[in-house]
Amino acid sequence: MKSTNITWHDSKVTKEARQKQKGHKSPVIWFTGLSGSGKSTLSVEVEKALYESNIHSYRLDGDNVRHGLNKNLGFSPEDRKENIRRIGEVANLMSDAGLVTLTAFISPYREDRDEVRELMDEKEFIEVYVKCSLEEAEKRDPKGLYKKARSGEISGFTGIDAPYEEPNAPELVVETDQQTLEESVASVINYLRENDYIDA
Ligand SMILES: Nc1ncnc2c1ncn2[C@@H]1O[C@H](COP(=O)(O)OS(=O)(=O)O)[C@@H](OP(=O)(O)O)[C@H]1O
Ligand SMILES: Nc1ncnc2c1ncn2[C@@H]1O[C@H](COP(=O)(O)OP(=O)(O)O)[C@@H](O)[C@H]1O
Repeated sequence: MKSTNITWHDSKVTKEARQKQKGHKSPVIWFTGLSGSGKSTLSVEVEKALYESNIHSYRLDGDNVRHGLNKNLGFSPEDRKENIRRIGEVANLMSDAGLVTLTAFISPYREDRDEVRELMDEKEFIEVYVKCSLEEAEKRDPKGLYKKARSGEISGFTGIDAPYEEPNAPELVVETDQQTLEESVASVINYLRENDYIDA
């Protein structure tokens, strides 16, 4: 921590008051999984479904955030750690502001994800493991990146020559190589309903 002589100022409007005003809770839904597992596709559809139910939500996506806030970061383990730390802080602010916040980052290291969990209020961090075999993700290869990684054009690619650490106890697992997109979306929305984050 480099900053010193700083003081926290409380707001008169609490997170609970914001949630009450909006009529729903404001968890962070943290999608994690391999490139090509379906994080972006799924989070876009969940965001749309929430919007159509008048639930205020916002999505933070790896590729998008790396165009702006995190454009000075690459894919070394240190940079990925800093990427996830910043996103965790931003997601926590959005959650505090009363938004259902969806994040779609590979977030390959368990320790980095757990640090974000620690930032949040209990029950406000929903880790969703977007589970998909490497074989299927590589077959999909939506951006042609696995091909580049296999040919050596990209190094340090998750799943090929960089690690992905599966969550030990995620709140939810969606198996996108076993389910349709519609089924995966429904399982996220049902989780939110069954656990009283949004109205049934
Ligand atoms: N070396 C390497 N490894 C993994 N991914 C790579 C790499 N280089 C570029 N890309 C592209 O960057 C997207 C992943 O960014 P993230 O911010 O989600 O990564 S991380 O959480 O910091 O690991 C990832 O997006 P998704 O495919 O949507 O996961 C890729 O498009
Ligand atoms: N159940 C599913 N959930 C999400 N995506 C799926 C599913 N089944 C197939 N797909 C396809 O898999 C690909 C996932 O790509 P993308 O969402 O960019 O992954 P990621 O963001 O994890 O890199 C898309 O082409 C999507 O249509």
